[in-house]
Amino acid sequence: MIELSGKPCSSDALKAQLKLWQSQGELSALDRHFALQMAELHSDDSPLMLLMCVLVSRQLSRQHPCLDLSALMLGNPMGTRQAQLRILADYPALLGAVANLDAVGSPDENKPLILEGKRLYLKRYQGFESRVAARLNAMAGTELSTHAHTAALLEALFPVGKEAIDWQKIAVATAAGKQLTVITGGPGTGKTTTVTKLLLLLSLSSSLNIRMVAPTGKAAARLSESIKASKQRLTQELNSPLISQDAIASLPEDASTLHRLLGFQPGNHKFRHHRDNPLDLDLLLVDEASMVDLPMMDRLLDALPGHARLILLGDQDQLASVEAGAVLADICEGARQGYRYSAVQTARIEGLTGTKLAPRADAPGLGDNLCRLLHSHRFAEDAGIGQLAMAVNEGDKEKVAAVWQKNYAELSWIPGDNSDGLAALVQLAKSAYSEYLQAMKQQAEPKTILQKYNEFRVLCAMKNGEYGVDGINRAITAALARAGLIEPSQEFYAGRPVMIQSNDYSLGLFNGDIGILLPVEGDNQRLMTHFIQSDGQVLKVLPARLPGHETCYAMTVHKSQGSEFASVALSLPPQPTPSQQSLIGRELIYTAITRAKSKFTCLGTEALFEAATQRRTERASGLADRLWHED
Ligand SMILES: Nc1ncnc2c1ncn2[C@@H]1O[C@H](COP(=O)(O)OP(=O)(O)OP(=O)(O)O)[C@@H](O)[C@H]1O
Repeated sequence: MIELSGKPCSSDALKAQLKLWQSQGELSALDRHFALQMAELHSDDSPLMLLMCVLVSRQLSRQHPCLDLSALMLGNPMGTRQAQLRILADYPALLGAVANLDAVGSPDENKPLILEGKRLYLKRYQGFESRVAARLNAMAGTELSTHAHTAALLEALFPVGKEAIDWQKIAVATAAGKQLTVITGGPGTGKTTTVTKLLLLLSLSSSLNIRMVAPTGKAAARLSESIKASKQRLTQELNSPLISQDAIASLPEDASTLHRLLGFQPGNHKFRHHRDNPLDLDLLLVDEASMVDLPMMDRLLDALPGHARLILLGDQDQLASVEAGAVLADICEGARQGYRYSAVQTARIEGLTGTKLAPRADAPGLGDNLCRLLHSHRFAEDAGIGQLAMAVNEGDKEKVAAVWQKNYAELSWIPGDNSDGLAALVQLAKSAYSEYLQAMKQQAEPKTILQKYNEFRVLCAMKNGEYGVDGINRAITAALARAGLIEPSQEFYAGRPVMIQSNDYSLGLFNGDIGILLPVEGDNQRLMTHFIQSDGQVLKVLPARLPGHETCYAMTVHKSQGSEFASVALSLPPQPTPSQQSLIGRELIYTAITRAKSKFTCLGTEALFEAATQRRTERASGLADRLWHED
């Protein structure tokens, strides 16, 4: 059934070819060894067995929880530059042959590989996906009773708005009676404002143990800040006898990381909370839900007590999680074209808000639980960053080009066709970072220095190479040294920003936390690394005690999720390799643009920018089907 270079493929020939592909960088050592081990374990080293194992493992390293056999290129299933390998069968025959492999079983069998419909999974991942789907479906269908005065409270929470349809109000009305609510929207669309009002409405009807989390420490700190700001605004804006100032004040504002909530035990990589020791809470709010991967969502749902409400907040258009799955995007998949409320739900919304919506679904899937906020209150409708983000998100290249042509002051383009572009980016970074370094020289407060540093960031599409994090960090370090702003002759020097790369629970430092090495007051020779924590306090850590870390003048777009900067400069490589190019898609560009509050600069080529906006990252996953099409 498998042919290699025009001849029937033997096991030995395929093993030799896998080795060759590994040496050529077409295949990782992990994928090859996984296949060889599985073959040995099942005493089956047939070419089909080896190939399926290699492909499923490679899918996982590319963040796809499964392999969709119907989408496999039979003429070049490995997708190598030269199509040496071919599957000589049509899709139904392939499906039958895969189902017959000893290592492959159906979901209720105890086999390492599971074939479910057209999808081949590692058993673990099929388990994650089916459990997540089952729990979300069950929660989605669970109605909860609402406060007798919900309509009046909604009226008080949303004094007549300017918008024809107030989607924030509809979101709160929708969520009021549901165990599961998903609120998505781009930056500044009012997700936090909406959820604060929702929490207020719910806590007015019963006393709830509310917990708030985000996937990273940085995102948790931002959530905390946003909720605080939102509470403050409500205190000033709301003026109704139905809502007391005390009720607003008593809303929680502390947020933690998901790992911390679940009680991650670093020693044994287990979590303290699970089905047999569930979390003690009545309502869980998860912000930046697009960053939550499939295994984590499974753990979270497993630890959630049966009665608890779950609210997921996020931006479905952002980059998906660093690990397998695209849970939020899959949850939102069925409502990409707009809301999908059933007749029951539109009637309920009308009863609570007076807004009449046309029902759009007979079998709504998760439609009745989804709320999408579209109007950005942060970016003026006609401002450049918002326009560019929207055009990129729509994948509309004419619109993207038109936005650039309008020459908005907020948007700058540095042509990346020659080395002048890179030099211009480094120059921009040098002048932006000189602000915090000057403040350090003037012995400003550490908090002020950190705030100034956080005004600007270079974001890179990738980690390696001249245009990646490593190269740009080196170039900026050299430029700042030449300008006399830093003295990087030693590893630890005053002014060096660092990003933490692993969690250290004893120090309270988490993967992605960013700090700066600063001289200790009164002793210029001693350095401490300063971090701003979620409560606004500054944490000081001896440089020698830092867990794994790297310099952070530039960081990847992936790592920037959950953060915002006044000004962002994005670096795209001028000549990406095909595999690099496949990683630079619409979500990456959109995420980078939406990290910027008032200025976005892009170093790149128009061809790459355009190609990237055309490419939507699809993750092979059965979750959307399970949530939207299955019973
Ligand atoms: N309905 C509204 N009318 C006017 N301003 C609003 C409205 N909703 C939110 N805002 C303002 O828009 C800004 C962003 O709101 P909010 O923080 O709730 O959005 P968000 O979607 O959570 O943003 P982020 O993407 O930063 O998390 C805030 O300054 C808020 O006051």
